[in-house]
Amino acid sequence: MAKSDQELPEGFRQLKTQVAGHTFEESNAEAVGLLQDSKAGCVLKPLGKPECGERELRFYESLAEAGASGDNDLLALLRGHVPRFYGPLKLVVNRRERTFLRLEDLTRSFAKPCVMDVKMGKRTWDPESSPNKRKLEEAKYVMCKQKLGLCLPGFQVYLPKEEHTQETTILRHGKDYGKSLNVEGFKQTMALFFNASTSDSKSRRAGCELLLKEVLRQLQEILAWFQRQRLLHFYASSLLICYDYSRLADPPKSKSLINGYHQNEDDPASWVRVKMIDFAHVYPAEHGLPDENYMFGLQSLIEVVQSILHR
Ligand SMILES: Nc1ncnc2c1ncn2[C@@H]1O[C@H](COP(=O)(O)OP(=O)(O)OP(=O)(O)O)[C@@H](O)[C@H]1O
Ligand SMILES: O=P(O)(O)O[C@@H]1[C@H](O)[C@H](O)[C@@H](OP(=O)(O)O)[C@H](OP(=O)(O)O)[C@H]1O
Repeated sequence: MAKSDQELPEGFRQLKTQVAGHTFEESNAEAVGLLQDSKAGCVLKPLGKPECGERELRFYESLAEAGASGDNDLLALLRGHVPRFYGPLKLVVNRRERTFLRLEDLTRSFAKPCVMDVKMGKRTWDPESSPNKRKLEEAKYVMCKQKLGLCLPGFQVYLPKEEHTQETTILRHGKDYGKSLNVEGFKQTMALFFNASTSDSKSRRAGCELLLKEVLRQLQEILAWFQRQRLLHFYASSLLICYDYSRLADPPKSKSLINGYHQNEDDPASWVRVKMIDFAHVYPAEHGLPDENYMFGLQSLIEVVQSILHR
């Protein structure tokens, strides 16, 4: 079955900006990727393997409960760092009913969405992993994962076609590219993703600086949450970094109406979003300890972004 021949329910389409994770496959109707409901501004993530899917659903439901009851400040605060959750939804895809998580689309309203999935931590296997799964995980992305506590399963970025032009080209790379990177290659790829070397015009340079500062601000907020919390450990979880390329060279001045809300377009948070995703392997913190594994990766990501800003 060609990728374009998937039988999808009306009103839904494959998420074009999906850069990593489980996807639709040509020869396997069972393999399902993320869908997009662009009218509602949300994406639909299929529940993964039974234990992973249920864990992720429970995670989002526990955040929703914490938000509603106000009983747990830390969980309520975490909601600000993950996509909004609109509940589960059953849909028939390729003639099979499946459960999806309805999540805020982090690329909604972006004209030229740049998206990078960064998987966090040196350790990407959870406490219940078999020795075989552990071995498989330890053999992947070795060059950056062990040094930086980061790896790069995929990204897409808009780049200017030539210097001094409005025309763009899109570059996409998946996990094979990520697995080939060493630390230097990872840093160069991050600079490329932020259009740090292609920002020739004055306004694009200013836009790039704004972008890097906003990414750092959001990363620091996530780090501040991790420094306080002793509740959860996140294995094989990612940060999704998204920005709208069209705003790099063209920072707007006015307020606009997006999904019924007035949004101040001068606020870089309207075109730069850094959120935690993929909670298939979230576990209660062992011995009430902080999540050093995630924080190590987050600190090195902050250092990499800082080095791009200050070079
Ligand atoms: N809320 C979201 N908004 C926009 N895009 C998203 C969102 N959540 C996920 N994506 C896209 O889907 C991709 C895969 O997401 P995710 O990591 O949650 O899936 P997965 O199949 O569980 O991945 P893995 O195989 O690593 O376990 C991300 O890299 C991103 O491109
Ligand atoms: O980075 P790669 O090489 O794509 O490896 C995948 C990655 O580790 C995913 O996190 C994992 O899904 P889970 O998080 O759901 O375990 C998947 O397992 P799977 O192939 O068993 O689904 C692996 O294949």
